[in-house]
Amino acid sequence: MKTASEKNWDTNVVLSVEHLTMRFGGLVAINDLSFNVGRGDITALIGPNGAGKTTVFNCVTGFYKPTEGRIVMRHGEGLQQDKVDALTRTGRQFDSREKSGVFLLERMPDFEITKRAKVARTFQNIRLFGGMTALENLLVAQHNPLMIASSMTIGGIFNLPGFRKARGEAIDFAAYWLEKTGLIDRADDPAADLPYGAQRRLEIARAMCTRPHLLCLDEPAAGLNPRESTELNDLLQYIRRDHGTSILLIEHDMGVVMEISDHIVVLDYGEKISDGNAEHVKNDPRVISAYLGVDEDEVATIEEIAADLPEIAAKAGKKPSENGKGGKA
Ligand SMILES: Nc1ncnc2c1ncn2[C@@H]1O[C@H](COP(=O)(O)OP(=O)(O)OP(=O)(O)O)[C@@H](O)[C@H]1O
Repeated sequence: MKTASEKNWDTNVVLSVEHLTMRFGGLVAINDLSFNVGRGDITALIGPNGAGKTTVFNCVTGFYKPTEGRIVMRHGEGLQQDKVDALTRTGRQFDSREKSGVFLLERMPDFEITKRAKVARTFQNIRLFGGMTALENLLVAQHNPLMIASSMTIGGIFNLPGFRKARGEAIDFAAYWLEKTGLIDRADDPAADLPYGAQRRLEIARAMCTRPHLLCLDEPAAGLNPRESTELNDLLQYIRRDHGTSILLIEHDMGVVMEISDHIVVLDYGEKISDGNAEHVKNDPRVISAYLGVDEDEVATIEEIAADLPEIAAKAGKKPSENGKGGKA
């Protein structure tokens, strides 16, 4: 049985990033990075601009092939090290014979990562199908089960009973997520006509329609007003609590990060500088130091932290200057 001091991200790991390195020519965007995402946790990946957060997401979701390192996704409990070792040895991509599948994401193409490993993502810049309705966007996300139910087209053309049933279920599931994201009244509106905050929620609903084990969100609170940020917090906590979906998010809004994250991993210049719960990270001098060196548009965030926690700035041996800058050269 787990003791109070044991951390979920050490003992019940849904995703492990192991010695990940990503180079673009001479630029080392990620350097020997390792961290875990606990099953059912909300894990935040934070760091100043250019720290390498989106690059990590792109490696996890198959958009980039890492230069080095291993990324392991687990559907079952426990580390299942024997399966991981066997896959590594034999050069295979995944072992999904049982319910407790293990997947080496760095070897898999992006569409297989969504379909088999059950990792879904949203993007920093919204990428909905603008001309399609909100409902249609959520049906596209269920393309794989619908294609199977249509026996790869023929059942769909003749509208066979198996396909009709699957289509009804897909519409019900889409309606469920439209309801949960407060968009059911806009189901028939083109996605491009929805307000910005609603489009962000629709992206999350679309990702949830793929029934992910891990949901990766790239700056979900960007551009949201305070009320929408609070609603986002509630939605993410609901997804984790009622669906058991683990969440990995990149976020600059420290209000969102500190309030909902179980676990925070901090990057700077492609390296991990801190890893722990909110209390640990807030009190880590390396984190404050890294943030005090960020760009103009990040200053408000730093000032927020510094105002809340003046003792941390003192601990870091640096005082925020008038404009919030200081620290790193
Ligand atoms: N495809 C690419 N080709 C070349 N360099 C890249 C590429 N993608 C990212 N980089 C570089 O890798 C570094 C990390 O970028 P990344 O976008 O991962 O940072 P980030 O932490 O997500 O930044 P932000 O908070 O601004 O979104 C940057 O120096 C960036 O210019």
